[in-house]
Amino acid sequence: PPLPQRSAGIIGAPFSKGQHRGGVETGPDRIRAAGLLQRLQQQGCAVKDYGNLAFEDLTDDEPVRGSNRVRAVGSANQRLSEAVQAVKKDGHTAVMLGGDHSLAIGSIHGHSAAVGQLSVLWVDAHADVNTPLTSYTGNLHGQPLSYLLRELRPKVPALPNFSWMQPCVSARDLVYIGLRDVDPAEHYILKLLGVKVFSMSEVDQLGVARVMEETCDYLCSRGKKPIHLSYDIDAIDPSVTPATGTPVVGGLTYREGLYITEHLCQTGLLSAVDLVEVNPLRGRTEEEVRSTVSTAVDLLLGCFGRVREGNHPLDYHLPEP
Ligand SMILES: CC(C)[C@H](N)C(=O)N[C@H]1CN[C@H](C(=O)O)[C@@H]1CCC[B-](O)(O)O
Ligand SMILES: [Mn+2]
Ligand SMILES: [Mn+2]
Ligand SMILES: [Mn+2]
Repeated sequence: PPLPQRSAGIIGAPFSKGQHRGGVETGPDRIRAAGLLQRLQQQGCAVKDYGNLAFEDLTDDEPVRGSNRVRAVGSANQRLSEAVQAVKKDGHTAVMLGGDHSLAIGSIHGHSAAVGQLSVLWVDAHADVNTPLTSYTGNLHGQPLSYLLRELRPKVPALPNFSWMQPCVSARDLVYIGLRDVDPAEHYILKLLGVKVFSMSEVDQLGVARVMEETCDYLCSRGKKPIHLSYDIDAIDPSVTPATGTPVVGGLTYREGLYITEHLCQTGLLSAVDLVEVNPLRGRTEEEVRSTVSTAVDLLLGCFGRVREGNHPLDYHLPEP
Protein backbone atom coordinates (compact mmCIF):
# COMPACT_ATOMS: atom_id res chain seq x y z
CA PRO A 1 0.00 0.00 0.00
CA PRO A 2 1.34 3.47 -0.84
CA LEU A 3 2.63 5.40 2.18
CA PRO A 4 0.15 8.11 3.27
CA GLN A 5 1.67 11.34 2.00
CA ARG A 6 2.83 13.74 4.68
CA SER A 7 1.25 17.18 4.48
CA ALA A 8 2.23 20.41 6.23
CA GLY A 9 0.01 23.45 6.83
CA ILE A 10 2.28 26.46 7.47
CA ILE A 11 1.12 29.36 9.66
CA GLY A 12 3.37 32.38 10.13
CA ALA A 13 2.91 34.13 13.48
CA PRO A 14 4.97 37.34 13.37
CA PHE A 15 4.45 38.21 17.07
CA SER A 16 6.89 39.52 19.67
CA LYS A 17 4.86 40.87 22.60
CA GLY A 18 5.39 37.86 24.83
CA GLN A 19 8.83 39.37 25.44
CA HIS A 20 10.65 42.66 25.03
CA ARG A 21 13.21 42.15 22.24
CA GLY A 22 12.23 43.36 18.76
CA GLY A 23 13.08 41.15 15.81
CA VAL A 24 11.46 37.83 16.70
CA GLU A 25 8.41 38.90 14.64
CA THR A 26 10.56 38.58 11.50
CA GLY A 27 11.21 34.90 12.20
CA PRO A 28 8.46 33.50 9.94
CA ASP A 29 9.61 35.34 6.82
CA ARG A 30 13.29 34.55 7.44
CA ILE A 31 12.45 30.85 7.76
CA ARG A 32 10.37 30.97 4.58
CA ALA A 33 13.13 32.89 2.75
CA ALA A 34 15.56 30.11 3.67
CA GLY A 35 13.47 27.76 1.52
CA LEU A 36 11.41 25.78 4.04
CA LEU A 37 8.42 25.23 1.73
CA GLN A 38 10.50 24.30 -1.31
CA ARG A 39 12.65 21.90 0.74
CA LEU A 40 9.54 20.23 2.20
CA GLN A 41 8.09 19.77 -1.31
CA GLN A 42 11.42 18.41 -2.61
CA GLN A 43 11.33 15.71 0.05
CA GLY A 44 7.84 14.64 -0.98
CA CYS A 45 5.77 16.50 1.58
CA ALA A 46 2.59 18.24 0.45
CA VAL A 47 2.63 21.87 1.61
CA LYS A 48 -0.10 24.50 2.06
CA ASP A 49 1.00 27.98 3.15
CA TYR A 50 -1.73 29.73 5.19
CA GLY A 51 0.32 32.94 5.21
CA ASN A 52 1.15 35.19 8.16
CA LEU A 53 -1.49 36.03 10.74
CA ALA A 54 -2.35 39.72 11.16
CA PHE A 55 -2.61 40.58 14.85
CA GLU A 56 -4.78 43.30 16.40
CA ASP A 57 -2.75 46.42 17.19
CA LEU A 58 -3.78 47.31 20.76
CA THR A 59 -2.83 50.79 21.92
CA ASP A 60 -3.84 50.59 25.60
CA ASP A 61 -2.25 47.50 27.14
CA GLU A 62 -1.05 48.39 30.64
CA PRO A 63 0.56 45.66 32.79
CA VAL A 64 -1.89 43.31 34.53
CA ARG A 65 -0.90 41.54 37.80
CA GLY A 66 2.72 42.33 36.92
CA SER A 67 2.67 40.90 33.41
CA ASN A 68 3.24 42.85 30.23
CA ARG A 69 1.21 43.12 27.02
CA VAL A 70 -1.37 40.69 28.41
CA ARG A 71 -4.22 41.89 26.14
CA ALA A 72 -2.05 41.68 23.00
CA VAL A 73 -0.88 38.16 23.88
CA GLY A 74 -4.45 37.04 24.64
CA SER A 75 -5.82 38.48 21.41
CA ALA A 76 -3.00 37.07 19.24
CA ASN A 77 -3.42 33.60 20.69
CA GLN A 78 -7.18 33.60 20.16
CA ARG A 79 -6.56 34.22 16.46
CA LEU A 80 -3.77 31.65 16.33
CA SER A 81 -5.98 29.04 18.00
CA GLU A 82 -8.66 29.52 15.30
CA ALA A 83 -6.01 29.30 12.57
CA VAL A 84 -4.46 26.08 13.90
CA GLN A 85 -7.93 24.51 14.26
CA ALA A 86 -8.58 25.28 10.59
CA VAL A 87 -5.26 23.78 9.48
CA LYS A 88 -5.98 20.60 11.45
CA LYS A 89 -9.52 20.39 10.02
CA ASP A 90 -7.92 20.58 6.55
CA GLY A 91 -5.99 17.43 7.48
CA HIS A 92 -2.46 18.82 7.67
CA THR A 93 0.24 18.60 10.31
CA ALA A 94 0.24 22.18 11.61
CA VAL A 95 3.54 24.12 11.50
CA MET A 96 3.51 27.38 13.49
CA LEU A 97 6.48 29.64 12.78
CA GLY A 98 7.15 32.18 15.57
CA GLY A 99 7.40 34.66 16.92
CA ASP A 100 7.97 34.25 20.64
CA HIS A 101 6.96 31.24 22.76
CA SER A 102 3.80 32.84 24.20
CA LEU A 103 2.30 31.69 20.86
CA ALA A 104 2.26 28.12 22.13
CA ILE A 105 -0.88 29.11 24.09
CA GLY A 106 -2.91 29.50 20.90
CA SER A 107 -1.13 26.79 18.96
CA ILE A 108 -1.71 24.06 21.55
CA HIS A 109 -5.23 25.30 22.37
CA GLY A 110 -6.23 25.23 18.70
CA HIS A 111 -4.61 21.84 18.17
CA SER A 112 -6.48 20.41 21.16
CA ALA A 113 -9.78 21.96 19.99
CA ALA A 114 -9.33 20.04 16.73
CA VAL A 115 -8.02 16.67 17.97
CA GLY A 116 -9.05 16.48 21.64
CA GLN A 117 -6.60 15.04 24.18
CA LEU A 118 -2.98 15.41 23.07
CA SER A 119 0.60 14.98 24.30
CA VAL A 120 3.05 17.87 24.43
CA LEU A 121 6.81 17.56 23.95
CA TRP A 122 8.41 20.88 25.02
CA VAL A 123 12.00 21.20 23.73
CA ASP A 124 13.54 24.27 25.36
CA ALA A 125 16.31 25.55 27.62
CA HIS A 126 13.48 26.90 29.78
CA ALA A 127 10.32 25.47 31.40
CA ASP A 128 8.07 28.44 30.36
CA VAL A 129 5.70 27.54 33.20
CA ASN A 130 5.75 30.68 35.38
CA THR A 131 2.33 31.96 36.38
CA PRO A 132 1.75 35.73 36.19
CA LEU A 133 2.30 35.77 39.96
CA THR A 134 5.60 33.83 39.96
CA SER A 135 7.16 35.54 36.89
CA TYR A 136 9.99 37.91 37.81
CA THR A 137 10.14 39.41 34.30
CA GLY A 138 6.43 39.81 33.54
CA ASN A 139 7.11 38.41 30.05
CA LEU A 140 4.44 36.00 28.83
CA HIS A 141 6.85 33.90 26.73
CA GLY A 142 8.01 32.53 30.11
CA GLN A 143 4.44 31.58 31.10
CA PRO A 144 2.57 29.74 28.30
CA LEU A 145 2.27 26.37 30.05
CA SER A 146 0.71 27.96 33.14
CA TYR A 147 -2.35 28.83 30.98
CA LEU A 148 -2.41 25.40 29.30
CA LEU A 149 -2.02 23.01 32.27
CA ARG A 150 -5.30 22.01 33.92
CA GLU A 151 -3.58 21.42 37.28
CA LEU A 152 -2.38 25.06 37.49
CA ARG A 153 -5.77 26.62 36.87
CA PRO A 154 -6.39 27.44 40.58
CA LYS A 155 -3.09 29.38 40.66
CA VAL A 156 -3.59 31.50 37.52
CA PRO A 157 -5.65 34.72 37.76
CA ALA A 158 -8.22 35.55 35.07
CA LEU A 159 -6.60 37.94 32.59
CA PRO A 160 -8.19 40.30 30.02
CA ASN A 161 -8.47 38.75 26.51
CA PHE A 162 -7.87 35.26 27.94
CA SER A 163 -11.51 34.35 28.66
CA TRP A 164 -11.80 32.61 25.23
CA MET A 165 -9.70 29.67 26.44
CA GLN A 166 -9.65 26.91 29.04
CA PRO A 167 -6.59 24.83 30.03
CA CYS A 168 -6.34 21.75 27.77
CA VAL A 169 -3.18 19.82 28.74
CA SER A 170 -2.75 17.38 31.65
CA ALA A 171 0.61 17.45 33.46
CA ARG A 172 1.07 13.70 32.84
CA ASP A 173 0.84 14.34 29.08
CA LEU A 174 3.76 16.81 29.07
CA VAL A 175 7.49 15.98 28.64
CA TYR A 176 10.42 18.42 28.61
CA ILE A 177 13.76 17.97 26.85
CA GLY A 178 16.69 20.41 27.13
CA LEU A 179 16.01 22.26 30.41
CA ARG A 180 19.02 24.10 31.88
CA ASP A 181 17.67 27.48 33.06
CA VAL A 182 14.61 26.86 35.28
CA ASP A 183 13.35 29.42 37.82
CA PRO A 184 12.78 28.24 41.44
CA ALA A 185 8.99 28.67 41.20
CA GLU A 186 9.00 26.71 37.94
CA HIS A 187 11.06 23.92 39.50
CA TYR A 188 8.59 23.77 42.40
CA ILE A 189 5.67 23.53 39.94
CA LEU A 190 7.30 20.74 37.90
CA LYS A 191 7.97 18.71 41.09
CA LEU A 192 4.50 19.42 42.50
CA LEU A 193 2.80 18.27 39.29
CA GLY A 194 5.21 15.36 38.72
CA VAL A 195 6.02 16.50 35.18
CA LYS A 196 8.46 14.26 33.24
CA VAL A 197 11.70 16.20 32.65
CA PHE A 198 14.79 15.29 30.63
CA SER A 199 17.08 18.20 31.51
CA MET A 200 20.47 18.56 29.84
CA SER A 201 21.86 16.41 32.69
CA GLU A 202 19.64 13.51 31.59
CA VAL A 203 20.56 14.13 27.95
CA ASP A 204 24.23 13.79 28.98
CA GLN A 205 23.52 10.78 31.22
CA LEU A 206 21.23 8.76 28.94
CA GLY A 207 22.06 10.04 25.47
CA VAL A 208 19.43 11.43 23.11
CA ALA A 209 18.39 8.03 21.71
CA ARG A 210 17.44 6.70 25.15
CA VAL A 211 15.77 10.04 26.02
CA MET A 212 13.56 9.75 22.92
CA GLU A 213 12.81 6.08 23.60
CA GLU A 214 11.71 6.89 27.17
CA THR A 215 9.81 9.99 26.02
CA CYS A 216 7.75 8.06 23.49
CA ASP A 217 7.13 5.14 25.88
CA TYR A 218 6.01 7.63 28.55
CA LEU A 219 3.69 9.59 26.23
CA CYS A 220 2.18 6.41 24.80
CA SER A 221 1.90 4.53 28.14
CA ARG A 222 -1.78 5.44 28.52
CA GLY A 223 -2.68 5.09 24.85
CA LYS A 224 -1.32 6.80 21.75
CA LYS A 225 -2.40 10.43 21.35
CA PRO A 226 -1.47 13.08 18.76
CA ILE A 227 1.82 14.76 19.69
CA HIS A 228 2.31 18.54 19.77
CA LEU A 229 6.03 19.40 19.49
CA SER A 230 6.80 22.90 20.78
CA TYR A 231 10.41 23.62 19.80
CA ASP A 232 12.14 26.73 21.20
CA ILE A 233 15.25 27.27 19.08
CA ASP A 234 17.12 28.21 22.29
CA ALA A 235 17.03 24.51 23.24
CA ILE A 236 19.91 24.14 20.77
CA ASP A 237 23.34 25.32 21.91
CA PRO A 238 23.94 29.03 21.18
CA SER A 239 27.15 28.09 19.30
CA VAL A 240 24.75 26.76 16.63
CA THR A 241 21.69 29.00 17.08
CA PRO A 242 22.82 32.30 18.65
CA ALA A 243 20.12 34.49 17.04
CA THR A 244 17.54 34.11 19.79
CA GLY A 245 16.28 36.18 22.70
CA THR A 246 17.40 34.17 25.72
CA PRO A 247 20.42 32.01 24.80
CA VAL A 248 21.84 29.65 27.47
CA VAL A 249 25.15 27.76 27.13
CA GLY A 250 25.29 23.98 27.34
CA GLY A 251 22.47 23.23 24.89
CA LEU A 252 21.61 20.43 22.49
CA THR A 253 24.01 19.81 19.64
CA TYR A 254 22.75 20.23 16.11
CA ARG A 255 22.76 16.42 15.84
CA GLU A 256 20.81 15.89 19.07
CA GLY A 257 18.26 18.48 18.01
CA LEU A 258 17.82 16.75 14.68
CA TYR A 259 17.59 13.27 16.22
CA ILE A 260 14.61 14.45 18.30
CA THR A 261 12.64 15.46 15.19
CA GLU A 262 13.69 12.39 13.15
CA HIS A 263 12.58 10.10 15.99
CA LEU A 264 9.26 11.89 16.48
CA CYS A 265 8.54 11.74 12.75
CA GLN A 266 8.89 7.97 12.65
CA THR A 267 6.30 7.56 15.45
CA GLY A 268 3.64 8.78 12.99
CA LEU A 269 2.01 10.67 15.88
CA LEU A 270 3.39 14.15 15.17
CA SER A 271 0.31 16.32 14.61
CA ALA A 272 1.56 19.91 15.16
CA VAL A 273 4.92 21.66 15.48
CA ASP A 274 5.87 25.10 16.82
CA LEU A 275 9.27 26.53 15.83
CA VAL A 276 9.71 29.68 17.90
CA GLU A 277 12.12 32.33 19.20
CA VAL A 278 14.25 32.75 16.08
CA ASN A 279 15.28 36.42 16.32
CA PRO A 280 17.49 37.61 13.43
CA LEU A 281 18.25 40.88 15.25
CA ARG A 282 20.00 38.90 17.99
CA GLY A 283 22.61 37.57 15.59
CA ARG A 284 25.82 39.59 15.75
CA THR A 285 26.79 38.61 12.20
CA GLU A 286 24.88 37.48 9.13
CA GLU A 287 26.50 34.07 9.56
CA GLU A 288 25.02 33.79 13.07
CA VAL A 289 21.58 34.57 11.64
CA ARG A 290 22.05 32.13 8.76
CA SER A 291 23.17 29.32 11.06
CA THR A 292 20.17 29.87 13.35
CA VAL A 293 17.60 30.02 10.53
CA SER A 294 19.18 27.09 8.66
CA THR A 295 19.03 24.92 11.81
CA ALA A 296 15.36 25.85 12.29
CA VAL A 297 14.64 24.73 8.71
CA ASP A 298 16.56 21.46 9.14
CA LEU A 299 14.69 20.66 12.37
CA LEU A 300 11.37 21.15 10.57
CA LEU A 301 12.52 18.99 7.62
CA GLY A 302 13.31 16.25 10.15
CA CYS A 303 9.71 16.46 11.39
CA PHE A 304 8.50 15.66 7.87
CA GLY A 305 10.65 12.69 6.96
CA ARG A 306 14.11 13.96 6.07
CA VAL A 307 16.76 11.50 7.27
CA ARG A 308 20.48 12.05 7.16
CA GLU A 309 21.18 8.77 5.33
CA GLY A 310 19.43 10.32 2.30
CA ASN A 311 16.63 8.81 0.20
CA HIS A 312 15.65 8.22 -3.45
CA PRO A 313 12.41 8.21 -5.51
CA LEU A 314 10.53 4.90 -5.30
CA ASP A 315 10.66 4.47 -9.07
CA TYR A 316 14.36 5.39 -9.46
CA HIS A 317 16.45 3.38 -11.95
CA LEU A 318 20.09 3.84 -12.88
CA PRO A 319 20.56 5.28 -16.38
CA GLU A 320 21.43 2.57 -18.95
CA PRO A 321 24.78 2.97 -20.82
C1 LIG B 1 15.52 36.41 31.83
C2 LIG B 1 16.92 35.97 31.45
C3 LIG B 1 17.96 36.75 32.25
C4 LIG B 1 17.08 34.46 31.73
N1 LIG B 1 18.36 33.95 31.22
C5 LIG B 1 15.96 33.71 31.04
O1 LIG B 1 15.90 33.67 29.85
N2 LIG B 1 15.07 33.15 31.84
C6 LIG B 1 13.91 32.45 31.33
C7 LIG B 1 13.35 31.61 32.46
N3 LIG B 1 12.26 32.37 33.01
C8 LIG B 1 12.26 33.69 32.38
C9 LIG B 1 10.88 34.31 32.38
O2 LIG B 1 9.95 33.70 32.92
O3 LIG B 1 10.78 35.43 31.82
C10 LIG B 1 12.84 33.44 30.98
C11 LIG B 1 11.79 32.91 29.98
C12 LIG B 1 12.35 32.42 28.63
C13 LIG B 1 11.19 32.12 27.69
B1 LIG B 1 11.53 31.20 26.43
O4 LIG B 1 10.41 31.14 25.55
O5 LIG B 1 12.70 31.70 25.76
O6 LIG B 1 11.85 29.86 26.85
MN1 LIG C 1 13.68 29.13 25.89
MN1 LIG D 1 10.45 28.82 25.28
MN1 LIG E 1 13.45 32.72 24.18
